[in-house]
Amino acid sequence: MLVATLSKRLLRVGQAKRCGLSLRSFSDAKDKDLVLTSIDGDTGVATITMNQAPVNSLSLEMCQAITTAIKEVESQPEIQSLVLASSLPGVFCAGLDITELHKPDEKRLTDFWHSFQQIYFDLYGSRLATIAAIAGHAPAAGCMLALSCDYRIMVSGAGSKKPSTIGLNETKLGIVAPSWLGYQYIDTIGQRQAELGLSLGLLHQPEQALAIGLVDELVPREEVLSRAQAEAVKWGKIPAKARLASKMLARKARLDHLAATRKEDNDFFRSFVTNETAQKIIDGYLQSLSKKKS
Ligand SMILES: CCCCCCCCCC/C=C/CC(=O)SCCNC(=O)CCNC(=O)[C@H](O)C(C)(C)COP(=O)(O)OP(=O)(O)OC[C@H]1O[C@@H](n2cnc3c(N)ncnc32)[C@H](O)[C@@H]1OP(=O)(O)O
Repeated sequence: MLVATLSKRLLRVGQAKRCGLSLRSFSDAKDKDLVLTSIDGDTGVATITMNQAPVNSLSLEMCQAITTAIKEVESQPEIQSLVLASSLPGVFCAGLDITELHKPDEKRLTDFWHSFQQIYFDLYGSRLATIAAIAGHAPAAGCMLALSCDYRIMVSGAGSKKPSTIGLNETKLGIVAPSWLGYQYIDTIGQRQAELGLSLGLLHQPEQALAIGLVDELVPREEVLSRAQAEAVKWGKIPAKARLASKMLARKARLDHLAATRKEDNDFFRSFVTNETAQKIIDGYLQSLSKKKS
């Protein structure tokens, strides 16, 4: 049902094949699926919708599901553009699943960080034009998903009592964003704004995010997805090789650097998270999240 609301003419597998599109999992997805993938048969735009209630937090399985979905879409040579969206009202993605960091099993923690790095490779380095449809909160690694796209459309905060926010808030929690995420921030909003944002752990309301260039457009909530899909059509019409080469001008060195230091980055993350002080911070943060509710 959910998928049917995503776009006017979504294809099932058989229909897609007749149109030369052979994506396997879209539209047949059950609501339990962590991500839903669909293709608009009229425009050829793919939409990957994160669907992990309550907040689309990035668990190991969620990271893997996102990567699988991106790879499935990329394997269709006819598809040039992709929208990344959320099925949850009010939340794009709450960032890393903090429970993955709490009293972790070392093997799973290693796999978890590897899968998070993999999203960076797959989304930031995608051959597709990627548009983020940010109709809700996007803190920390949620912001990273948006930063990894080529264009960001966010829900406007105008008239909202509790506007959505976006940014890298790690320092506020007493933890530190990985350097490759920090550089994505610097590359997008510039050194000064990134220094302020990272140091103070700022979460920006939409109008502020637009002012500093963290997002590219604000639209009313009900228009976020359709506007993102329309933007994806525009990007999909740019000659693909030239578009990808231009994207890589800005991103290749960053991607190559993480590829070369991937294991070190994972080792560092693991020793950081398993440290006693970090575990106290993570424990306290988890408690504060559930207290907020009660
Ligand atoms: C000193 C050294 C330290 C070293 C540590 C090293 C670590 C390195 C890693 C660095 C990288 C970090 C990147 C990250 O992404 S960290 C995660 C940051 N994310 C957040 O801070 C977001 C937290 N969530 C929220 O602010 C809100 O949930 C929301 C997104 C604004 C939505 O608010 P809403 O009111 O709709 O929802 P609730 O807050 O009521 O949440 C509903 C339930 O979901 C649970 N929840 C929320 N966020 C997370 C999460 N990120 N991980 C796991 N679970 C989450 C929340 O507890 C509620 O659960 P409950 O229903 O069971 O109570």
